[in-house]
Amino acid sequence: MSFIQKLNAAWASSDSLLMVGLDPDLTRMPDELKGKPDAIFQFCKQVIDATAPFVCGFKPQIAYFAAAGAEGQLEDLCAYLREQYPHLPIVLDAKRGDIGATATQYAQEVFGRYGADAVTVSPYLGADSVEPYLEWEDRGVIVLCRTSNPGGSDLQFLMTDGVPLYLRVADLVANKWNKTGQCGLVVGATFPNELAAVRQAVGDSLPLLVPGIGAQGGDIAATCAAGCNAQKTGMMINSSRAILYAQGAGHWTEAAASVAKQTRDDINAHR
Ligand SMILES: O=c1ccn([C@@H]2O[C@H](COP(=O)(O)O)[C@@H](O)[C@H]2O)c(=O)[nH]1
Repeated sequence: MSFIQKLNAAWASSDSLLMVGLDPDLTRMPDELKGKPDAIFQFCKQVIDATAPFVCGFKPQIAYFAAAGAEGQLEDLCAYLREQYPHLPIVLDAKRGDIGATATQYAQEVFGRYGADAVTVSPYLGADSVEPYLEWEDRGVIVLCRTSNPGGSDLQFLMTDGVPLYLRVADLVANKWNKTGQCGLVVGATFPNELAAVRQAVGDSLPLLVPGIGAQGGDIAATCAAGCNAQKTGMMINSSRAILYAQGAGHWTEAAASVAKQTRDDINAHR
């Protein structure tokens, strides 16, 4: 099953546009896991098991695993997801961008080594830097367009012949790079006007990965109004820290599940 087929099926079966981000910060581990050699795997596995009923997929952020020397635990986690939750896509947030020869190795890493369904990449090096990922024809390639951080405006809002750069990227991806039909775009929930402009520019079929609700303060109602397609889907709305490190009575996994369910319900109330 291709990434897009899997994502469409997950949107329907889970009745959710929520994607839970797996950003395991060693300084924020629950006491019961502190000091354990596989703490990162155990933490993420318990988050996955607690929140899976409420999500359309999971987005591991590779930096948190690499910084801790925990690539092996990321391999184990992706294998666990593929085995236990084969209906939920794995979007590996790696934001890769390099010349073609090196990109070939990165593509092997994300799709071959980790077995991800999709990867995030930077458009900055242009078409030949993205081509090696597209050779994996059934996998998703999600290109940074209008990122959620304030500094993204430094380049992404630059005008190019009267068109802001982020809309050039949206047009390039939708109309030139998307040869496999498996491409998507990253657009932050913190920029709802630009999210609406991207949705209008690319039409209904391109999926948008939308980080920025939760810890970054993006508004769920505005995000749904701006980014949903005509089918009331079209987005993977990511939340990481607000779910991973949720506070509440009971076990920490119950707090994570409760915030994930509430976030899923908030999204559904507005789409
Ligand atoms: O524009 C972008 C692209 C990626 N991210 C990533 O999403 C999560 C957000 O985490 P929160 O804790 O929900 O803020 C994180 O992995 C980022 O690297 C993004 O925030 N913005």
